[in-house]
Amino acid sequence: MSEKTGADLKRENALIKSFGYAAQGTRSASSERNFKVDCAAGAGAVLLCVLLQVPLWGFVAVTMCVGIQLALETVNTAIEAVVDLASPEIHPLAKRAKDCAAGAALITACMSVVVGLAVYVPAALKLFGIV
Ligand SMILES: Nc1ncnc2c1ncn2[C@@H]1O[C@H](COP(=O)(O)OP(=O)(O)OP(=O)(O)O)[C@@H](O)[C@H]1O
Repeated sequence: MSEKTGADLKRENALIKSFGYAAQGTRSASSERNFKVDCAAGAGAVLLCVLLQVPLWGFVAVTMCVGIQLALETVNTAIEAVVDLASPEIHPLAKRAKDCAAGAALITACMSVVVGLAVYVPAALKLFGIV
């Protein structure tokens, strides 16, 4: 087996550090109110999957919606920070950027509601013997 060179170790350290920075970013975004609300809603959605005994595809769909929502809230937080840095004063473009970032999170939240209905309603009907 070949020995690792200094350059290899440096690359590995940089990779490990980049994971650390990403974890710091997630921790920072998680202090936002919307992120906390999404976490609570996501935990409730996954619990409902268990209670309603949804099929595996439903569990995967719900988990993906939760992940996409949390990822978008994190991007939204990043955009807000950049806008505040670039334009601390009121500006129509700053408003546009922040509103669009929030709009993106709203779109995925609406998508999550549709996916939730498609997953939970058939599972509930089946569980309660209605169909
Ligand atoms: N520099 C600015 N110029 C113009 N409008 C702004 C500016 N900053 C914020 N706004 C407006 O105020 C709204 C709220 O901005 P804010 O920075 O409080 O974010 P937020 O949506 O409350 O997010 P959060 O609650 O996650 O902090 C924005 O969506 C935008 O419409």
